Amino acid sequence: MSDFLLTTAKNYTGSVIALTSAAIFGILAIKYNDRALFSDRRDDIPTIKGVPLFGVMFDLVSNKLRNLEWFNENINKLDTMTMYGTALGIPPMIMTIDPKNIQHIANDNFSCYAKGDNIVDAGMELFGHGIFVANGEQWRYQRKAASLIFNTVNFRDSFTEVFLKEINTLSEHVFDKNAVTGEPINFQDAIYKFTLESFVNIGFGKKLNILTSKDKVPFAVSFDYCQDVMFNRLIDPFTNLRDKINSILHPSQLSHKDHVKVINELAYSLINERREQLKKGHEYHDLLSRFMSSRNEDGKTLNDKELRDLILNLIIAGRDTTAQTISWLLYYTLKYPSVEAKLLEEVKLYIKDEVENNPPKLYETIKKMIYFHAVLHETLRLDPIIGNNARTAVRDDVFPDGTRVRKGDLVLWNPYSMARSEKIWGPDANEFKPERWVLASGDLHREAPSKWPAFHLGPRVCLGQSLATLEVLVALGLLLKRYKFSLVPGQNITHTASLTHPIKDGLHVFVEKHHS
Ligand code: HEM
Repeated sequence: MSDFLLTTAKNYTGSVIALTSAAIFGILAIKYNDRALFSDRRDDIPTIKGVPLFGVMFDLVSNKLRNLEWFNENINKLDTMTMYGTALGIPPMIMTIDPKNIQHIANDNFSCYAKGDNIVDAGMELFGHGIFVANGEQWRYQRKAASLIFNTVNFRDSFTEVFLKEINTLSEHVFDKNAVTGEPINFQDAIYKFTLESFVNIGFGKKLNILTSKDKVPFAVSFDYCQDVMFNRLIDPFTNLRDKINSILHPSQLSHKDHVKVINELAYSLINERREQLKKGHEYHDLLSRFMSSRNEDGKTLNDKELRDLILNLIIAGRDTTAQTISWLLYYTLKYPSVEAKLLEEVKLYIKDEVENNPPKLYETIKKMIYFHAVLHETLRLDPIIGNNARTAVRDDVFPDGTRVRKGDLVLWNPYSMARSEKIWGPDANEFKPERWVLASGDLHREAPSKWPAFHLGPRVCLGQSLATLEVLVALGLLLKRYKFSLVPGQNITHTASLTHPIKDGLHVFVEKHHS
């Protein structure tokens, strides 16, 4: 065949392929004109309209840093409590703020809603098969082993003592010094160190001694990095590609793999050290020892990888959540002078000098501080640390509000948006009002957790709720007793997008010592 005929035939074939592809693309774009490819239209649920074939994917990616607001804006725009949306690359999403549905997902029909592959895959390097992402028997044995440590005697005696000791170190090495120099301090950063140091101490019997160091510890830097990668993967399908390109363009920077290595080194060193000490006959009653003597879903003792996964999941649970809560609580206290005045009054009334340095007394006293609990609950209402949460439906189901859920759907609920809903909290939903948590009798109002899921509910309710509450109240109770904090003027306090809910640029405060 001559060259001319060959070229003509090739061009012809090329044109046919191009035209056919364009026609297929066109037909698909017409069929899926408002949603992601191969997803179903749901005329029975208010729907966030997307673009042809991609659905709301670009919307999600471009709103990645304001994903809580994106959810809230859409639920308001559609004037609904449950909505639907599709995005290429993730399962169809059913999004709700209806407490009835949340009760159903988290508790009443618990077995129908699991941690899905999207969460497990996104967090594989960091969470492994740990409690946060595990399902079924793998979750059950970890929950049982971890829950053994959260008993009253531990709380009253050892946990309170650790918090007290570490707050004393923080006072002496950080706040006292800043009170003298008058220099402002990033309170959130200081408190991250406090919660990490305390939790590693409580859980694993180890002191990291980070409260006295000025820099961020490499472990915490790597931890933040990996959490960020996980969060991005959940929303943005280009995360892995960007990570690869980044490691080629900036070979000197630590890659995701390097960060995982830093984290693993700490976890494995804790495990190895403990195995050595146990061989020497030392006895421990902390989390690590409990895990070492517990059995996995196959009835075997845990290997190093299983121990590593459990340890890291608990450090994640214990560090950021509590540090961010303490920081938001201080922020609201300083923002509203009337709240600060009432809180101080309660602190002075209850945390007397003889209580301050006596852990069992401090533990008992803290429990009586109703207004403090109210401020904590209100802080976690408006700034829930897990602002967006999700499960995957393992079979077809129907929500109490009538919404049909299909096997494989991603089911999301958003405590951040719930807090701002007048349908749930009434006309003052957006206001910071600790009083809504205090009954006329003066007791604390216990809200249904489906309306206030700050610590979740049902079989997977937060294991550390009491521990976190104790830690927040001990830390801030003592700090407010000792110091007068004030906000550095001009800072813009807002959150940033993350797996949890940090204050974006930290909380910068001036510190003065109270003169009693
Ligand atoms: C104020 C601080 C805290 C808040 C707001 C908080 C909130 C939550 C929430 C919302 C969940 C449910 C997550 C999900 O749906 O998967 C959860 C789970 C969990 N939390 Fe917390 N948490 C806090 C502190 C702690 C602490 C200090 C610990 C200490 C060990 C802890 C341990 C856990 C564990 C182990 C789970 C997983 C439970 C399971 O899946 O069975 N949390 N937490």
